[in-house]
Amino acid sequence: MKDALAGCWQLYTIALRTSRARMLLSTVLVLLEGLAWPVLAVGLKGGVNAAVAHRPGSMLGYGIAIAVSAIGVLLLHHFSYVPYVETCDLVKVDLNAELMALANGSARIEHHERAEYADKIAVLRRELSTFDVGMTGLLTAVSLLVGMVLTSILLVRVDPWLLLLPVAALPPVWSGQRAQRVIDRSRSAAATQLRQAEHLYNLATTAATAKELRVLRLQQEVTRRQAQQWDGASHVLRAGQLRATVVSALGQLFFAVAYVVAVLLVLLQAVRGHRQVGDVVLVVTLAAQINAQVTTGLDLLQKLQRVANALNRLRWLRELIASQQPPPPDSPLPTAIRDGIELRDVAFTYPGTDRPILSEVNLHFPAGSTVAIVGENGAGKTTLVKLLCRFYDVTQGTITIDGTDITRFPLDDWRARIAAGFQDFVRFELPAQRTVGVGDLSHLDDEAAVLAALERADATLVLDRLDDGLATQLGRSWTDGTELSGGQWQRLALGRAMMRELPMLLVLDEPTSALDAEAEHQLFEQYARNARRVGRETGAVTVLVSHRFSTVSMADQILVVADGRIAEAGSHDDLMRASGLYAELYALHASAFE
Ligand SMILES: Nc1ncnc2c1ncn2[C@@H]1O[C@H](COP(=O)(O)OP(=O)(O)OP(=O)(O)O)[C@@H](O)[C@H]1O
Repeated sequence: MKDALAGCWQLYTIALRTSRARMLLSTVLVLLEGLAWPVLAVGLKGGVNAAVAHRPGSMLGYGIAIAVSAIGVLLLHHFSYVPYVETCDLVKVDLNAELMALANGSARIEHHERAEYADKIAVLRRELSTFDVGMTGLLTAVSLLVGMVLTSILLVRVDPWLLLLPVAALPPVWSGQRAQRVIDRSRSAAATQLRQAEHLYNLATTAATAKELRVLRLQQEVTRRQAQQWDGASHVLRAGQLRATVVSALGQLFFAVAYVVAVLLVLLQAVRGHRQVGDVVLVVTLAAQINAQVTTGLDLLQKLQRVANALNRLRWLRELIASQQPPPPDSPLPTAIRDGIELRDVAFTYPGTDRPILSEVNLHFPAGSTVAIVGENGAGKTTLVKLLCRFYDVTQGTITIDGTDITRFPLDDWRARIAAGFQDFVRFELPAQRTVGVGDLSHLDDEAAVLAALERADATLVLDRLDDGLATQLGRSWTDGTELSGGQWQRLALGRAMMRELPMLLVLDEPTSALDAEAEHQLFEQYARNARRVGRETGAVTVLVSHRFSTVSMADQILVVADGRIAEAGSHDDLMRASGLYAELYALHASAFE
């Protein structure tokens, strides 16, 4: 109840902030709506008594009151609806914008990689899309409250015992709340399965997955599993709904008994001549109204509880994002790296897990050098890159630039000096100019800058295939959009990574997996030249993650990561002479291509 009321108030203030005039107009109209029903009941009582006493003059006055209040009962709801529907839309836009801002509000990516967050976001996205239900509930609550107060006053005036009637409405309220908690628990319990069902549904209905699904003949399996997850989730939701219905029906049964007793009481008094006929009409009308009020109230509480839960989730998200804010920086980022980047006794465990992914990492990347990282799948290569980009901070040890801990630099400044190409790059379906240009927003529409970046990424060839050059809309889903091959998309993504001309850290995390070995080799030679040029100006360190040893061997320093540790580090020649793991892997790789 406290939650529902707090949520109610929070929602009202959000709505007022969003559109004060519309919200105030709606509030006035629903207050009048709340008055209309009790006034109608009083009018009916007066009218019936006047009719029984043959007082035509009074009857006319009561008739007018009955007509006006009946019109109010029927129409005010609709009139109040118009401004608050508009407000609902505005509030929804605002809350969705906040959700998007929060999802991107942290410079870290931890929240994107946590199941708890993913579940909460999935529920929130659904709930926010039905937020107008809560807004409707909010205004109905105002009208209901006014109606209930007036109804209680009128009942007390007939017989104080009748005040027990609204009191009898409390058990249904309590049971309604319990029912909502049951539903909410089942919603949380089904969230993971629903998300999986949604994921499988997307797999089965999007173009990107069509080829692989067909070749692997997975269509039926995906459909079967989607149905299985969906059934599982629906079963949990249905069971919750059933339990909730039983709980709330028990409460309503209690009220139904009280209603019958109240009507019988007044009827008995009227039969004995202690009450007028009008009193019976008044009580029957008001009792029916209480019944409607209780039913609406129950429904309302569930809606408001739902709003409160959604707002609680939003608050949880706000707090999570706030907790991820990096410590305030206290040192400006140098304009260039002079000595190098050093990792000292670095260890890292992903938040929410207890298995260390990296331990005892001690490395020095000299300014201007190129570093290649190799190792088996899951060895920890990408994790090392994530730490260098500060998507996460180390659990132990330090990463320093020229001796200063990177956590002391403003995170945004550090990110602005990183040029990165990732394996799971984004296919921005925009005109080609912008697909590349978003790599540096200040040069989004700068054609010369985009062409230079494509040149650095050895990606100008892609433009030859585009009918309108940089103006070509990319992506099949757009009218006249041109679809690219995986390698072409990847080359444009590399061009995007090259938009920043003077990075201090150039990260290439398997960004060339869609290119053939020779193309990757050429590309890396080009990078190495570019890196040396940039390195002379900014001391930039280039970090390359690759499984291709022909590419890796060109790096100044090669790191072999195994079981979360640096098993070997050195130049190609050093490592070959050492005849260790690298030499073994290199020989294996070479023989595979003979
Ligand atoms: N967000 C995460 N939360 C928990 N564990 C994670 C997370 N991301 C990665 N891991 C785990 O960390 C380990 C190292 O993953 P990482 O992506 O660094 O490997 P990798 O060497 O880059 O592998 P690959 O060559 O396959 O890309 C893996 O065991 C992986 O399961």
